[in-house]
Amino acid sequence: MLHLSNLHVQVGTKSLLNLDNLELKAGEVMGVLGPNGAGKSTLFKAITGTIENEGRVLLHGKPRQDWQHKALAQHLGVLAQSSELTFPFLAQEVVALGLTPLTIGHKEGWQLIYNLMEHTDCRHLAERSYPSLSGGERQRVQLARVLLQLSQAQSAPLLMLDEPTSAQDLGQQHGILSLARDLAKNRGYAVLVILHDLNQALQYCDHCCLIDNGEIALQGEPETILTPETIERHWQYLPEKIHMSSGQPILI
Ligand SMILES: Nc1ncnc2c1ncn2[C@@H]1O[C@H](COP(=O)(O)OP(=O)(O)OP(=O)(O)O)[C@@H](O)[C@H]1O
Repeated sequence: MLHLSNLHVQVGTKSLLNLDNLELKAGEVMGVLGPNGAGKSTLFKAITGTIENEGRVLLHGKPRQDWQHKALAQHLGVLAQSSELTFPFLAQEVVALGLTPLTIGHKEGWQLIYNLMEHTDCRHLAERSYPSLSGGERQRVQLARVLLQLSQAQSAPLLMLDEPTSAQDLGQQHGILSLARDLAKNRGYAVLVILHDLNQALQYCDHCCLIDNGEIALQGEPETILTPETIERHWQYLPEKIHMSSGQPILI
């Protein structure tokens, strides 16, 4: 669904990203991991074209720049780490911004908005002023907006989540990652998610891509690549790895 090849980002003389090959299939959740400053957000910007880059970004086999804007908006959605708004829009109006590329009727559209707000646990905030919401509440409203944007895709959409759990409490963190996994498994979404919590990567990702110093250091199944030795090499911290009775690995 997403295929990246020879992706390079350079600012001045500094190389920020140098990536040979990366593929993400529909129905999969891929975790993008790596220490601070590794190049994870730069990778997201290169995929969306918000930073100048060389290389190929193919969505469903077609170069990103060849997609029509409306079709691209329906197939590529990004949840940023945080989104500020100075206008006092209601939360439901912020979600409705995701309707812009949609062609469905007024009543049906609002029903969809409220359904998605239920899914991201912010339906109760619908009539609150967006600037008055907490960081975690805003993030869930924005997630509903992105999901609305992708809801009319003709083929599997790409959902990109930049640290979606950073502002969330424990229950909400698992709610959001469960939702992302459900969208992949049951709706065929391709999900690319930047995570700092390696236990979340172990629990929710099918594959992981470990970026360090702008390059892919390792990629594969999370259990295979997230060994204590690897973690010490890239994060300078040696965790202990244990397995719960369910078999789920945990890093301490
Ligand atoms: N416009 C720019 N000019 C110069 N350096 C930049 C620019 N944008 C990013 N960088 C640098 O590129 C590197 C990668 O940044 P990036 O934001 O992609 O890291 P990250 O892996 O997302 O980090 P974090 O986990 O801290 O969010 C960092 O060293 C950053 O300082």
